[in-house]
Amino acid sequence: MAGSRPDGGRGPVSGGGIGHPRTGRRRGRAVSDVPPDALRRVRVAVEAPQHSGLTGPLDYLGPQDLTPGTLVHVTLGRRDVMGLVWDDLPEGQDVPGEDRLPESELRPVGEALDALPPLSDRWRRLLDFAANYYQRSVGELALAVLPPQLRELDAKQLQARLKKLDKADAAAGKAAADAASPILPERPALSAQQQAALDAIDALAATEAPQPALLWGLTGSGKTEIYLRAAEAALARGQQVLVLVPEINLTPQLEARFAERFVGHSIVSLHSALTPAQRLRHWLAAHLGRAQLVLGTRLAVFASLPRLGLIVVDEEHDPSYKQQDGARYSARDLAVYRGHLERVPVVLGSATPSLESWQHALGGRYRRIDLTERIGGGALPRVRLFDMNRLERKKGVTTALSVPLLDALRKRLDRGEQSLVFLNRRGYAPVLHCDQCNWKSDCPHCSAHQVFHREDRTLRCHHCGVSTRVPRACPSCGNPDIAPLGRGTERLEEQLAAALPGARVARIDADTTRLKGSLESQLAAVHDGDVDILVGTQMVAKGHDFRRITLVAAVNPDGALFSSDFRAPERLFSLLMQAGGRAGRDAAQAAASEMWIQTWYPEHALYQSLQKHDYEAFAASQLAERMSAGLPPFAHLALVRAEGRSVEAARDFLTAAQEAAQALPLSLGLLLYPPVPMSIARVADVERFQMLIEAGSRAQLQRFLRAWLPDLHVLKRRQKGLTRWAVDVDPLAI
Ligand SMILES: Nc1ncnc2c1ncn2[C@@H]1O[C@H](COP(=O)(O)OP(=O)(O)OP(=O)(O)O)[C@@H](O)[C@H]1O
Ligand SMILES: [Zn+2]
Repeated sequence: MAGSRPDGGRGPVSGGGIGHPRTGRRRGRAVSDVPPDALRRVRVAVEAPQHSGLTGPLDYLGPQDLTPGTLVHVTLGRRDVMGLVWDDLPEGQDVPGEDRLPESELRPVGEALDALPPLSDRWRRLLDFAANYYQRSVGELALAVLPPQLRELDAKQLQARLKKLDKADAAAGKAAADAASPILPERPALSAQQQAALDAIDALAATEAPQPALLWGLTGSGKTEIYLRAAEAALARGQQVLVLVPEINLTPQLEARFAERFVGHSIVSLHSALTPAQRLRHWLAAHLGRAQLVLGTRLAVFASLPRLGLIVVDEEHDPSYKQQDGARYSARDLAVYRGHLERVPVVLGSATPSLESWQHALGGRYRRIDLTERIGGGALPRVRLFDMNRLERKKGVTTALSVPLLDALRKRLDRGEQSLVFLNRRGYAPVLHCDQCNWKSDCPHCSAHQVFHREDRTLRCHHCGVSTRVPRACPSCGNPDIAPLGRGTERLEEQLAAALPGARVARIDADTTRLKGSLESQLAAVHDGDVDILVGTQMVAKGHDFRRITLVAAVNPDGALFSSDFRAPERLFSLLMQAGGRAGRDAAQAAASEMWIQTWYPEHALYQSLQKHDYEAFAASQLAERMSAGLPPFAHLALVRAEGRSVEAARDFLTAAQEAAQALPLSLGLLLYPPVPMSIARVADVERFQMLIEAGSRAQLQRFLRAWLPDLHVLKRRQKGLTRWAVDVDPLAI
């Protein structure tokens, strides 16, 4: 791994000039206690942000017996930072392009937190891979994925934490309960298909180097039951299980299902909504091998699990698995790599797999396991494509609530069944408009409209967050009749309540669930039957096991059909399949359940495949398009994004970057697209540009990026007004 210095030079690398060795300011083992001849050169991965241009671990002096994977305090420049002892370079090998400082000039490491067992060799290989692949410094990534509290502790505080944890565990009598491993007997008998799926996973687990499995199962086909059984088998082997879910709000219910099944086992969750103290506690439980099951969002893919035996990635196609800032890693892809490293099975579950995974399954790299029947034999909802062209055209906005849809909703009301009305846009209306002077509620800081929120009478920008009061009259011409254009969930809720008096209408979206615990209580109301019609965004379309919904209506899904983002159709298809999957989950009602799609393009191939629940046909047509357009999974992409205080700063940086790229022999055979503004070009007064790079192979792209990135660090310093730049390998949206 090449590294250049924080100041961009290519000279010797160390944590800085010679400083005074730390004296026993902290009470752990300090280097000053060690006789000088017992010291040796150690490499330490330190927390340095990518813009410092630092990619590899730095050299320090440390005790002979300092094991890789140990946390140590070190000095970087003038700061005291946490570092992680990394592996020595193989004998005789140097960091490419670097002369290493002589030992006499190295700084000693500070206190080691050696009460903590070192992070394993395999964990470090995962981090090496991830840092390399996503073009970040290994220190930045390794420290960023540890619990924030851990980075702040000194050795003494850590020891206190560990002792507290021991006590708590002893008090809970966990050790004893674990030994007994009482798995509740009341598991449902598996269907024949589920049994076959489980057998296939068991067979993979028994191989030397298990192939990743793609569990392709309809909504409601009992995928979660497979995860539970496969986890049970791993626990019986004495191993730990890692289960990834795409969104925090899906963790409570999954946790509940695991807790119910694995009574007496130790289950922890890892996600960003935990308090720092909880996060440290859960992380330690995993790292110390005490937690048997770890459930979490994307960051949990980096959990330290000494006895890892199985990785499950639920809804593997979900975009939330991709981190959208800092190191832009894909937790799904890293899970697959981790499975390969640790030689454990990885189960990727989805009703609508990502086209990348699907293509791997077609090509035989992944083992495909199918669940083609819903539990209880229920049918999938009948998909009705309602042609909006049939409606009489009236002046103004067409209503989302067509008469036939209202009839369908009324029918459910009369039968005491529930409906879900799905609209992926929150707020009352996406824009306010004056039809006299054509004023629109544009955000002053972004190239986007401010959304009208009626409840608190604000105009809010969903990009920069700025919020202003709704003006009484048009700010530009004084016309008092400014009107909302289009609709969001808030307006839909209001219109539904007006059109269906007596119906209990509820709404769930990011606005109604801001308070902690509110999502849970709102979902409980739906489960308890206190709601007749649920209005919601994608938040309610995913994962939930609603039992009484028989109608799911998507009132305005067309937007994504003509998006410039090549993944938009894939996302729309899976969202609609998942939303539809919320209906008829109770086999007794399945026959009467329906998915209602209001569209101006009923003949569109996407809707035609959806109507037949034909993911395979949809995937085949998309893959054919991707192949002919040279897009993933048939090509490999990286994006360089630049943000500047002016259009010129962002654009000129990328133009210079492109010239530097063209000068590199490694760019031969790559496609370097010219810089273009991002689809929302300005956010919070920052101008954003991007440049796309396309390669035929991953290896080729990786080699090129490694050679090119040092140039970008140099250009960044030359470009006035450039605030940030970042590279995104395998970007989700372009
Ligand atoms: N073998 C079985 N016998 C009886 N009920 C089962 C069985 N397997 C699963 N179930 C139940 O069927 C319902 C649907 O299963 P599950 O939630 O696992 O499906 P899924 O494929 O994960 O669904 P989705 O992808 O839509 O979230 C659940 O209520 C679950 O408890
Ligand atoms: Zn804004």
